[in-house]
Amino acid sequence: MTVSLPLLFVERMKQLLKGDFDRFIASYDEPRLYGLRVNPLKITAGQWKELSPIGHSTKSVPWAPEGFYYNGEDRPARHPHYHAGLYYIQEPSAMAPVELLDVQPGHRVLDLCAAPGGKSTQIAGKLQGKGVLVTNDNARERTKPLAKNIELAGVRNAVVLNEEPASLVTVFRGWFDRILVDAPCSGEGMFRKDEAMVQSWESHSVERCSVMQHHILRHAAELLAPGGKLVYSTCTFAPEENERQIAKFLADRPDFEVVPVDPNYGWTEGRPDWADETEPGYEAGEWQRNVAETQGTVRLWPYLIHGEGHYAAVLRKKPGEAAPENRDAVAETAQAAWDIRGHIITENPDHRDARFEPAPDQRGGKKRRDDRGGRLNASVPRGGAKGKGAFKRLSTKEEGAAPEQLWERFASEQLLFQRQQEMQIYLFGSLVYLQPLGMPSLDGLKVVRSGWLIGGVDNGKFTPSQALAMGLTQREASVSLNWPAEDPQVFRYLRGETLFVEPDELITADSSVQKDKFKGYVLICADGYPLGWGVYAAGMVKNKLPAGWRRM
Ligand SMILES: C[S@@+](CC[C@H](N)C(=O)[O-])C[C@H]1O[C@@H](n2cnc3c(N)ncnc32)[C@H](O)[C@@H]1O
Repeated sequence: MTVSLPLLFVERMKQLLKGDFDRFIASYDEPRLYGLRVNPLKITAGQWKELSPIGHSTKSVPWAPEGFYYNGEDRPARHPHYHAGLYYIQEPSAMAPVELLDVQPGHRVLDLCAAPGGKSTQIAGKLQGKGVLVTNDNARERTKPLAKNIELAGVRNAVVLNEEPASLVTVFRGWFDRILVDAPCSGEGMFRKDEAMVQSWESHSVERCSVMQHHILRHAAELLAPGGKLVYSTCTFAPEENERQIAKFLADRPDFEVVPVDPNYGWTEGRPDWADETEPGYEAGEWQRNVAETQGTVRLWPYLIHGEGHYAAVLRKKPGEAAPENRDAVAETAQAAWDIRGHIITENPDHRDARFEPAPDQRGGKKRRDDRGGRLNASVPRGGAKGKGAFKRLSTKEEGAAPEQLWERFASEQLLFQRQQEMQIYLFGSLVYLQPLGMPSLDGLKVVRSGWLIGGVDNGKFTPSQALAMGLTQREASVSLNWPAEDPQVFRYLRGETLFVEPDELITADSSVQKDKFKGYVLICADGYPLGWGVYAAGMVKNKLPAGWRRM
């Protein structure tokens, strides 16, 4: 066997699986599987298969319409399409929980344990830019890749938080239509994929994880609206973290029920018989009733499917009393803020900020901070159109102009911006966000991203962000450059190099732009999909791709 498994784990699985144990253990000698999920915010699965050099050699993941198996030697994470956010690398069985969550465009969705964001980007694809995704993780360092993956995927309607579930209850009680609890777990399903999980199995003991999961679920229940659905998932086989956890939850929360899942695709039903010993503190008959419900949950086994292993339970909060917070009132309050303050919501000093990965300021090499310690991860606008149709240079500085005016001017002059839903401008220090309308105040929470970070204002200048570039389509930029994904210019751009181009290569959405005189922002694209910003002048493109986004 290539993986050396913990003895205790092997003994326990032998007892549980009995006749199936040999097949289970033999699956550890099979090669690991590789999966990616196409990002429907940017491209359809069919279009991607046509476009990608590896599209023809992939096979569909049966339970995920955008999921594909690929050959390990293909290394899609190194291809420019990855840097354009066309797909996310994800283990195939990890694609199942979001498929079970039944997310519809317009829903309010919480991904409570979200980093590094695989399932959050999948949820965002289901929302199609409509509704709200609140994506949260309590580990601060893990929210950096989380925010980056949300931005890379071009998600416009997400808020990224760094909170304990209990803290979310004060702001979001009963607010969400859908909640995913992809719980921290002992990771037994990851042993074949990642040998480090074998080492950390002891420290992430099953008992320790099951206590954490119990607390997380308890608070998640408070956050869900009546009639809403919650999917609980783990990538482990231990019944204490799966059926037993769900039985305990049902006993504590009689207002919840299991929505049985059809065990298709080689998935199997939950195993109530592995959790039927009555938990101390619970009445035996009641325990048995709740345990029986867990038959409607599902297990994904590596010896029965092409995937590493997962567990998922779909839970519904029974429709009952209205959520404590009136949904219409929230929308009306937000609409009032939009109308009265010209669509502006400004920062509240109580709002705690945990944002921003370090990024070099690209003007003169100095690090620039917003007034609360955040750093602007973006570049500086120098040119643009004046009014619709004309394309003259913007004055580089407008002393006294409000950030929202500078943004709106940038948008009207440099973008042909398609709103997918009403958004409100949210200002935090020098940073400008677009936030889905109807969000409650985030005051008192640790906020990593208050919405779609579109840029920043410093010294009278609006600077578009990398997140803005990634959330646009090529057609939404007034001026762009585009090469086939395998063109050397694309690789130069991704390495952070300056590019030299002919004025004729500029692609303009506005016929009045004089290419030989143009100076200003261009959206750099590969195969028509944005990679980031450049600033063009006289045949030279200054590279504005932030350091953390470059391909090494
Ligand atoms: C299995 S991972 C999530 C993977 C993620 N859903 C994805 O698909 O990329 C579990 C996550 O839970 C987070 N976590 C652990 N305890 C937590 C808590 N009390 N509240 C919120 N998140 C927590 C961990 O930091 C970890 O990132």
